[in-house]
Amino acid sequence: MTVDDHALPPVGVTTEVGRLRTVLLHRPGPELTRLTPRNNDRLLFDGIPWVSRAQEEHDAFAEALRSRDVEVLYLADLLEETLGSDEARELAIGSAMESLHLGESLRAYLSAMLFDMAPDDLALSLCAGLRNDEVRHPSPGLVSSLLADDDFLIDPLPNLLFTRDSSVWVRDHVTITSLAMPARSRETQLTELVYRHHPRFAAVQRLHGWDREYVEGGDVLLLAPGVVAVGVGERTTPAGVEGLARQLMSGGIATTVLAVPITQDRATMHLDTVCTMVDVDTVVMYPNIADGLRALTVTTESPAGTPATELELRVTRAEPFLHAAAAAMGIDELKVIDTGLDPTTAEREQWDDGNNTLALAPRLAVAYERNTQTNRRLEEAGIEVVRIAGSELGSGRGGPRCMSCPVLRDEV
Ligand SMILES: NC(=O)NCCC[C@H](N)C(=O)O
Repeated sequence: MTVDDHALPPVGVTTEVGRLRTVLLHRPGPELTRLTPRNNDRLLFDGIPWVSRAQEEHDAFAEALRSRDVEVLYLADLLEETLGSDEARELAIGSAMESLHLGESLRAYLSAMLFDMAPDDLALSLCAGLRNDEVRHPSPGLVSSLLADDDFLIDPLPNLLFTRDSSVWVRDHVTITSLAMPARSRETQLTELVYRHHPRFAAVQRLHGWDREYVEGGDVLLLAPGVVAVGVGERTTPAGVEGLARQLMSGGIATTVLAVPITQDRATMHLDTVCTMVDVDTVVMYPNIADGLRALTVTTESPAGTPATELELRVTRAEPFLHAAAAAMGIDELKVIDTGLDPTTAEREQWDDGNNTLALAPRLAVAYERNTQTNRRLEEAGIEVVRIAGSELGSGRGGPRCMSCPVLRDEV
């Protein structure tokens, strides 16, 4: 198939706050019904969500975006369309079948079974997983006889909901991230498949990849055109930030990368759990860490176009994040909205993703309604807050920013 690049919808993101035009979401589906009290920790959920209510909350989130002229793409639709291609289907099945739990006979049987599925059913099995008792093997072999009925042959992916983490657009390139937790590592095989094989993205250049050093999208903040902050902690590793910095600079996509160490902790798993942008020069930040956050500034003198592995990187000593960020952005000051909350309230609302806002435009952001005090402070600071319900969605520990991957934003 030849693709006329000019006919493809535009893509590209240079900042966190340019008017949002197109966003990639994942409506929570049957993969959430797989969560039980026995597996929720391993699958990175802090509770067992009420699935239909989570879907209602998510539909309201999507509607809040659409009503503000944002085009909403759904990952499941893109995946299903992608799986119409035999090449994509083979790759998808091949990577899902790599699990060492399967053994040769079961792997061969399952591969054939998946290959015969219609694209929608295959997409469903890849996202919601497949249990041993859901496979009607005419003569079960050794492995399926020994596994329990409710053992997964393909693990479910309940964290697909958090599309922020599995790909990041930087200018007109898409970064395929590499997710650190075993429960999520297969997600980026699917996003890579979509970006590689879906006609909508045929002209897009990809960076990084699911099998490279760990980098998660929730750690990546586009502070200003060419200036990218990357959290380093529980998920993104030091090698991950170096790898990403090299590719961004080699491609001339960024000139400065700030590596921002964050506490290796569930509550602060990504940089965007403690800091998000709500205006071109303003962030909302978890007050308990605002003063302590530091950054190393990474630049290069090597010209763009130098192969990523050959770039000479220059790295400063760690300094306060707000200073380093303002300097890199070329502004006098990166303002922090002081939520002014007492440490206990701040801790409670941070846990419930109060700092995880999604900017729809400068000074217009989506936030969970439950964080009443943080939202009130945002409004007092002049930020218009679009409130959404998240009592069920939040059980996966992610807010509006985590649940959205901007594909197109206006420049500011
Ligand atoms: N950017 C984000 O902070 N994403 C939230 C991810 C939550 C998910 N349950 C996880 O632990 O990876």
